[in-house]
Parts: sequence; structure tokens; C-alpha cells
Amino acid sequence: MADAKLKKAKVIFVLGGPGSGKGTQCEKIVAKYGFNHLSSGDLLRAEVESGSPRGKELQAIMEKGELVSLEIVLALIKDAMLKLVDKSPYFLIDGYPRELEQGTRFEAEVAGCHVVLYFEVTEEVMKQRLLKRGETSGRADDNEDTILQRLRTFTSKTEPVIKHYADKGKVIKVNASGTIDEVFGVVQQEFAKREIK
Ligand SMILES: Nc1ncnc2c1ncn2[C@H]1C[C@H](O)[C@@H](COP(=O)(O)OP(=O)(O)O)O1
Ligand SMILES: [Mg+2]
Repeated sequence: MADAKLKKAKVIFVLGGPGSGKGTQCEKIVAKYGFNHLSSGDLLRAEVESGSPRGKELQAIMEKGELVSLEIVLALIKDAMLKLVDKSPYFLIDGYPRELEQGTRFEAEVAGCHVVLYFEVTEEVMKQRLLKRGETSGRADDNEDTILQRLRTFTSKTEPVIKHYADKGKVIKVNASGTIDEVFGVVQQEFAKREIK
């Protein structure tokens, strides 16, 4: 059920393949605009860290590069949003929706989608960035086999989500192959065009 408190929420779905720079750009957006940032991956990893039975189940799924159940992700995001909505109405929802049903269920049960920020970059660049990140991230899924599986999951499941929102004129497509500051420059221009501030 949608919560009245979340009516004022302005949701920005942040999408892009693994390693496209979603987390990096969200950090820069938060620093400049003060928006709330929720990464479904971070919320899930926090659940794993907690060592709960649900966390253990989640870990097994994530190590295979598969997607976890819709109900769990939705509940984690909604709880987190309720705690933050008084701080800023804008929410960067990073790495969600991963598949179309996640988007439609989110819009029905949590809040509407204001806009989708999509970071586009080639698979080769994503792979290189992730292998580099894997040297220090400690993330179990930053290894070559899992990376390939995650890229495949992105193409088959998440690209249709982008198409769905593009058909509604809601997608801001950003070429994410430049430097971090170049990419952020484009993000700021696009936000200004849409009076996102
Ligand atoms: N524009 C850019 N140029 C070079 N490296 C970048 C970059 N944006 C991000 N990175 C680095 C930071 C990370 O080590 C890695 C993946 O970035 P990330 O923000 O964690 O991606 P995502 O959250 O989309 O998986 O690539
Ligand atoms: Mg990330």
C-alpha cells in the first residue's frame, strides 16, 4: 500500500549496467544537491552483513549474480524512504528497478517515478572498471565470472525497463564513458533542463 507520507517524494531511478558509475555519480549528486540516496545493492548487502537468516539467503543469490525477490527489495527501500522523506523530497534510487515488474510494483506501492537517470557505457568499459574496483572493494561479485553474468542479467532484464520509461519520455540518457567530472557535468546540465534542484 502506498504511504501518504511518500506522496511528496520525487523519485529518480538511477540505472546503468554494473560498473557504469551509478554509485560514484550519486555521491556527487548528494554532495551538491542534498538528495537522498538509496542503493538497493547497499540495502541488501547491509541485510547480509546483519547475518540474519534472510541475509544468508540473499547472499547465496547475490553470489550467483541473480536477482533477489521483489517483495524483499521493495520493503527494504520503502522503510528506508519513510525515514528520509522529511530531509529531501528527491530520492536517487540506485540500481532499481532491475526488471519491469519491480518498476510497476514500486510505482503502485511506494511512489511514482519522476525521471530515470540512465548511465550508458560499453560492456568492455564496465568490465574494466569492475575488475579494478574488485582489487579493493571486497565485493564477492566483483570477479570475472560474476561480472559476465551481471552484464547478461542487465541486458536481458534491465534494458526493457529503460525502454518502458523512455516511451513515456522519462529517461535522461547520459554517456558515462568520460571522466567522473565530465559525466557529472552532463548530469547537472540535464537536471537544470528539467528544473531538478
Ligand atoms: N567515469 C568514471 N571513470 C572511471 N572510473 C569510474 C567512473 N565512474 C566510476 N568509476 C569507477 C569507480 C568504481 O571503482 C567503478 C564502478 O563504479 P560504481 O560507481 O561503483 O558503479 P555502479 O554503482 O554503477 O556499479 O568504476
Ligand atoms: Mg553501485
